[in-house]
Amino acid sequence: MYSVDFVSQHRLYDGILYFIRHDSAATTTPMSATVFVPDVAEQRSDAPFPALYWLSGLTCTANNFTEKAGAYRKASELGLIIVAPDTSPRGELVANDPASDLGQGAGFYVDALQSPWKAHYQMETYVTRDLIEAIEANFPAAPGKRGIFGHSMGGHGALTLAMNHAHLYRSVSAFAPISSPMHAPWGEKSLSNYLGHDRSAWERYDASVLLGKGMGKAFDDILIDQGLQDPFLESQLKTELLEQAAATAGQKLTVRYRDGYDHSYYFIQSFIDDHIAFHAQRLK
Ligand SMILES: N[C@@H](CCC(=O)N[C@@H](CSC=O)C(=O)NCC(=O)O)C(=O)O
Repeated sequence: MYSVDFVSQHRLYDGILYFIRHDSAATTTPMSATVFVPDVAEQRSDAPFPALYWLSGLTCTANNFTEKAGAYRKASELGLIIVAPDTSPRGELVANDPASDLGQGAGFYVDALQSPWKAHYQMETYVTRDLIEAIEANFPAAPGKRGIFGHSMGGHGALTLAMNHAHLYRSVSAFAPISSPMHAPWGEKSLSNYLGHDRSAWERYDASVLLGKGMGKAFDDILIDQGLQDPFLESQLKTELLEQAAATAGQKLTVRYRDGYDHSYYFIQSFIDDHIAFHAQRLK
């Protein structure tokens, strides 16, 4: 059973925000995360509550979402636990790169196949196995009532992990996701380093490929918010590729383009309540 170290805790919005660290067999490093638990879930530990997993973007730790997204008032109101893990393994012995789109802070939620990355960069297995085990062993989180969402690199992670592990998650949404890492400079750089140059190995980490193959069918709808003044929209995110793939597969995908909004957490905090409500409806 996974134990967690409780680093600190803070009371907010009729709940507790825990900063935790726990060992991961996948990354073979300690991993950090935050967990918000509304009082209603603590009080009803006989009836475990839904948990929503947030995956952050490039350069982030768990703290960006925790401090900037403004998610916890709504989570408390709707009785949802929210878990925000780090974006990569970290440490002096963990491979790194000076660029912001590779290495520590840029794990891309894949299981790396290539050295030097494969020793610790096993983020798919970390998020879908070790993190879930640690949370469900130590918090009143219900197995079978999990949702996943994320931003940018984390939006790509949420979509691909949900579709590749549809038995684990009941709901999925994303803010400004990288729609097709195979057609984005960020994705091409990270996937070639983590997985190698055989692009066929990249397909299982490409949300548009998975959606086009009908792998989103477990989800009645997938919600995407995308800012129209996002500087990465045309070069990296390419939301239209997700829309084309969904149309091909007959998958319901709700994409909301937001005029004037950029790629930042100001955009995320503007629509986070909608995403939490979208998940709560499907997890209750
Ligand atoms: N400087 C980087 C991009 C940095 C950036 O915008 N990071 C985003 C996620 S981008 C996609 O994954 C982010 O969430 N930053 C943290 C924050 O608190 O705003 C570059 O230009 O490559």
